Amino acid sequence: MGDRGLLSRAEALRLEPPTWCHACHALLYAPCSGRLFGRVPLRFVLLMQLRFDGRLGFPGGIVDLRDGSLEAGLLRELREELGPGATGLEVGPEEHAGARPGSSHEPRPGQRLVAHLYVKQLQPEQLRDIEEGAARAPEHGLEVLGLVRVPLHTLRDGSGLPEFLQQRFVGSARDQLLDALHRLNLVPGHELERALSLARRSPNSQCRQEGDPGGRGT
Ligand SMILES: O=c1[nH]cnc2c1ncn2[C@@H]1O[C@H](COP(=O)(O)OP(=O)(O)O)[C@@H](O)[C@H]1O
Repeated sequence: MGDRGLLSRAEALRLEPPTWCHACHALLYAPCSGRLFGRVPLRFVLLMQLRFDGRLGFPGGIVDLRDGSLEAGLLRELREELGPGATGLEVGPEEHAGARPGSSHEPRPGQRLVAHLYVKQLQPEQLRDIEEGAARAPEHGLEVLGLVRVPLHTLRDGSGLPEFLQQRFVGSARDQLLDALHRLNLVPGHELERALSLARRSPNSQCRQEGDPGGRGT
């Protein structure tokens, strides 16, 4: 077992059905040269989605290992949720960024979930194609209500990423997001610390309720 209780792909695959159920989700991101208000560098575009249940998560879903590999199952889910822009998308074992066993979410009685996250950097045009095609995806308007870009900046009034972190997230999606921001350095360490601290201090904060380790070192 690695950092922060994350399992490698091989370790996670030892958790077998029917006791364990595997879900695979993908964090897709691309560099971005834009500036908000002409001055705040955006640096990256990173996608999450608003789900049917009103929560935020990453595209993906439960994978039946009897139908093939984790990655084949993930790609099937991505095509359903992201539509034509995801047709040429490839995701391989090298993009596996860790798996979290035993979240409080149990998809079926008696089963425990292991949540895999894949992280994939795209070209800006590929990411734009995915955004443009998402409204034509089979699941659009059903299980998926829309893709959203995660604000990675923190403005002077504390809005941006700190506000975003106070949304409701499904399962371990919020921890997956924070781990990826930290590991890929998509937000510089001191800015991430500040965003987390502002999010925790907010009166609306749910940061301590779901999976936030409080003293997180990011
Ligand atoms: O982005 C995510 N990160 C981690 N876990 C998630 C995410 N989205 C959903 N889950 C969890 O994965 C399981 C499957 O949910 P999802 O709705 O994605 O798949 P499904 O459409 O195949 O049922 C649920 O237990 C849910 O709590």
